[in-house]
Parts: sequence; structure tokens; C-alpha cells
Amino acid sequence: MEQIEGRIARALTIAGSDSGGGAGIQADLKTFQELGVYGMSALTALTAQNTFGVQGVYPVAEEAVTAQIHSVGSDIGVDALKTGMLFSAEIITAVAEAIAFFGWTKVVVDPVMIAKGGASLLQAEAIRAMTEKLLPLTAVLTPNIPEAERLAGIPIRTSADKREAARRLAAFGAKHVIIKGGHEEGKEAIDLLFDGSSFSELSGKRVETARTHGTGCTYSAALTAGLAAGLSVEASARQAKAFIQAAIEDGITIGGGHGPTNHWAYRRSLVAHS
Ligand SMILES: Nc1ncnc2c1ncn2[C@@H]1O[C@H](COP(=O)(O)OP(=O)(O)O)[C@@H](O)[C@H]1O
Ligand SMILES: Cc1ncc(COP(=O)(O)OP(=O)(O)O)c(N)n1
Repeated sequence: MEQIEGRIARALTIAGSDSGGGAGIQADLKTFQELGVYGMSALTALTAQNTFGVQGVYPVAEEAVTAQIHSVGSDIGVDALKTGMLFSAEIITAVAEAIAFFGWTKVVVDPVMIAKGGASLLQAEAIRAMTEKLLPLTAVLTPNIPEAERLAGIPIRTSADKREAARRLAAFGAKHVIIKGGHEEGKEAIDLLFDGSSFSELSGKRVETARTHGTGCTYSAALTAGLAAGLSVEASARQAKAFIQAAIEDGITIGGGHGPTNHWAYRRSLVAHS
């Protein structure tokens, strides 16, 4: 169990439910547990989902989102939090207000927009609420390439474009931006980290596999767990990269479509090397 200031490290996910267990709050809570951090959740939406895709989306009322966050914030406390599927401008506004109310600063925003199967998990009109209300409260923003293009308003074709997109996203108020490289091509999956002044790259061997459902959720949850345990943003990003690399490499066979990553793999690799 990870300790911070003499007590158990605590992480909150504010995200949607994936009934299939590979993405959403299920992936987040599994990842928190694997990294020794106490996990809590505030649900923003239910999805009927499996390895073939999303069959239904059922948003939660924004007052219910606020109530869940206040319940855990006023009692258990939160060392770091992440947001995933937020679905609507109303839910984004409620989440931003709750973060500001508690004064939380270790805030990871995974700007989930579209599931790999094509289902929309964020309404188009909610993007403005995200940039205006949530990004100014964000410690680390973790878009994939299509999300970075949408938020920054430019196409990303070259590494110079990727850097320009990161600069534009930081200008909205996010203190760090990590543009993930899962949607690119090449032998390496390279994530670009921008801290507001300098860039660094975190690279891992690209795995040829269909079992990548929930990679973004799992990655941002691992990053959040690191921050909750007191690691720096850079150390958390390195740990998250190692966690997702192991989870993709050591895939499990579940369902008939695009299967999930293996949330046990990172801990197993640590045990194997100890
Ligand atoms: N096939 C792959 N092989 C190795 N790493 C990958 C692969 N696909 C994604 N990743 C890594 O998984 C993390 C999530 O990235 P990405 O898949 O782009 O996010 P999302 O699920 O939000 O689209 C990043 O660290 C990325 O580099
Ligand atoms: C409920 C829910 N939240 C988020 C996602 C998107 O997850 P992600 O990690 O980006 O993985 P893919 O779905 O794109 O494989 C989701 N599917 N469901």
C-alpha cells in the first residue's frame, strides 16, 4: 500500500462505467488497486459496452455527480483525481465546481471523446466547457492524437505539429500536457510531455495487437495513482508508461472483439524481476 504523509494514498476517478470492465471506472479502479492506492469513484454515465463496442450511453444527472464527489471529498479525502468520460457541458461544469470547492490540485484530465469503436462519449457542445472550465484546473492533460487535434484546433501530422498542439493546450491553463502516441504509426509508441516550457518524450515498443481497449483510461489512472502517492508528474508518467506497456504486451483473451489490456501484468513483472 502506498503511503503519503503517514496515511494511505487516495485517488478518485470521475468517469463513466464500462460494463465490459476494460475501460472507464472499472479500468481506473483496477489500476489504482494494482498500484497500491485506495480507489474511489464518482460515476458520470453508464455505458452498455463490451469488446465489440458501445451499445448504449446513459448519462447520470449532474447533481448526482456533484453529490458523489462531495460525499467522498468531505469524508475520505482525495490526494489526486482523474476525469474520464464526462459526456456533457453540464457534467463538466459540475465537476469543475466541485474541484474548485475542495481546492484539489493534482487533477488529471483524460479528455475522452470517442471510444475506439466510434461511439461518442462527449457531446460536441461540451468541448467549450472543457477548455474554459476544466483545463484551467488541470495539472496533467492526457489527450490522444484525435483529442489533441480537436482541442487545439490543428491537424497533427508531424512532431512539430504535436509540439504546437501541446503549447496551445497548455495555453488553456493545463500545467502539463501529455499527447499520447497510441494512434500514430512506427515501431515506438511515443508520448510527448510538455511542462509549459520544455518537452520530453516517453517511448515504448509498439505492440501489434487488437487488445487495446481501455489503454487511455488505464494510462491516466496509473498517472493519477503516481501523483496520489507523491511522485512528480514526470515520475508518474514514467510509471504509467511502464504500467500500460506491460498491460498491452501481456494481453489477456476476453470477449470476441477488441479485448482489454491486462491490469495484472505490471505487478507480475515487478514480482518476476524482484
Ligand atoms: N499498440 C501499442 N503499443 C504500445 N503502447 C501503446 C499502444 N497503443 C497505445 N499505447 C500507449 O498506451 C497509452 C494510451 O495511448 P492511446 O492508445 O493513444 O490512448 P487512448 O486510449 O486515449 O486512445 C500511451 O502511453 C500509448 O503510447
Ligand atoms: C466508459 C468509458 N470511458 C472511456 C472509454 C474510452 O476509453 P479508452 O481508454 O480511450 O479506450 P477505448 O474505448 O478507446 O478503447 C470507454 N470506452 N468507455
